[in-house]
Amino acid sequence: MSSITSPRKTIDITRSPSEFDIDDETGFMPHQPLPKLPSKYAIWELALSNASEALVLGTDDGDDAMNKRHKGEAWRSNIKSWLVLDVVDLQSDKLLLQRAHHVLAYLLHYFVHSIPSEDASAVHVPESLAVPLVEVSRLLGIAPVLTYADTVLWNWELINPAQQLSIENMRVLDVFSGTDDERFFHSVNYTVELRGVEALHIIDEYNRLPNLATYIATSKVARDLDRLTGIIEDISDIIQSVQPLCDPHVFYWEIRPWFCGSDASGPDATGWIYDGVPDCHLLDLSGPSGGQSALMHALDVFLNIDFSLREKRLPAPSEQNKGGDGGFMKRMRRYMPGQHRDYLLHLADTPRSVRELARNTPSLREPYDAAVMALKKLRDLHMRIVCRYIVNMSRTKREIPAGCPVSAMMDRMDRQKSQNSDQAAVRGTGGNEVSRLLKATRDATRRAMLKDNI
Ligand code: HEM
Repeated sequence: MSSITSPRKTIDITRSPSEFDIDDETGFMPHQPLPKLPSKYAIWELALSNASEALVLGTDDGDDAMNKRHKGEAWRSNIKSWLVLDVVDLQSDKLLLQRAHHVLAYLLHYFVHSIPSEDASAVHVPESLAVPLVEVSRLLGIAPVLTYADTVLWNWELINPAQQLSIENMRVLDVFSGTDDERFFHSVNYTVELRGVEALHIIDEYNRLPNLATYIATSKVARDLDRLTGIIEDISDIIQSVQPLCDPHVFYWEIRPWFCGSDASGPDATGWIYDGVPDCHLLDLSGPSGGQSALMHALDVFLNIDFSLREKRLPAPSEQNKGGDGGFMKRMRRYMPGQHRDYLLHLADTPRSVRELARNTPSLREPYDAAVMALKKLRDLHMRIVCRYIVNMSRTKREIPAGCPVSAMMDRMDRQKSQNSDQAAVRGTGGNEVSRLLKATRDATRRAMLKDNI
């Protein structure tokens, strides 16, 4: 009997997904919308509810935005004047800590990105935001910045609280741009998360099979791999559905700038300074990314995708993707809630890799390869979307109302900017080069297929 089929080699089944804050029905999302913060923290909640009305992007110099700038000034001054609140009243309740992270991280990005660009010397985040955000993040084991958890996992409410949770009965809570495009963008992500819950069950059931060496077990694994392929294909369709309702131009110019983190312009950019936080240059301050979805990581771990090219697999890496993903996926885990990160470590610890099982069991090779191929196709599709929403849009310019007195000057500046950006790499979360990264993750996925590796 090969070691992979040994009955003793099971994951520690005493640890169920619920121990890692994974819900049976909603997966990595909480079972219910998060509660509002207690009255002691009402100023945080109030500032968030006023933010979208008061604030515009600091890079926006259209007439409407210029007329609103004084409101933004007042909103930011108010935050600077706050006392630094301690978070002791929150620390025993995880849902309140999550809500506090969501509120403070949104306030942080509103604060930083509404500063008029001509004033943008070093960005100082006031103590009243920085200190509690860092403390709450420490308690949750998550980065002290806007993350995928804030924009997706914790960013929804029920339309009718008396009815059950379903996609139709959910809506997005907070959007920076006030556009339906942004709402739709986040709702696509939480639809992916909910569709993925079945995959988490498949993974859990696989790890609980008492003995993989039986015909019954092998048949179940084959069926479940087929189901997994169907789930990954559905996730691709959901990602694809972003296209008609989230306009690429709106996404690139009105939504995405709010998400940028401290290092969005590349590793040499001046980072944000968190006042009152010692050694703040050591904090993880890239913005949110789909790369922080623990669901997507769980699929990768289960199927044994090797992003760091530790294993010798074929086809051999091209010159361009020799460096693998440059540690991106590993880094993105630091932006997940700590318990979800622990779950991924726990999964990776299993001594019964499904890839090894399929390698040693001819009837499982095709179903395994089909699941990997579906994930590779998902990444192909995702790359096309990124190309449409980011790479192509980086060559466009923000529209300026016709007849605006400064439009001629802006046109000139934009022309210069786009000439420069033709030469510069398009950057994503953490200032990484987007195209190179996505090709590396797509090719690493393809390399897991057994058909070329037996
Ligand atoms: C308009 C839609 C989307 C755009 C423009 C977009 C953009 C990007 C970009 C630029 C990256 C590169 C890394 C980074 O900068 O963060 C990325 C990575 C990633 N995105 Fe998306 N994304 C979109 C939708 C989604 C959706 C719906 C998911 C599903 C959860 C997703 C999952 C991922 C994952 C897992 C990565 C890490 C790289 C990889 O696994 O290949 N994205 N995305």
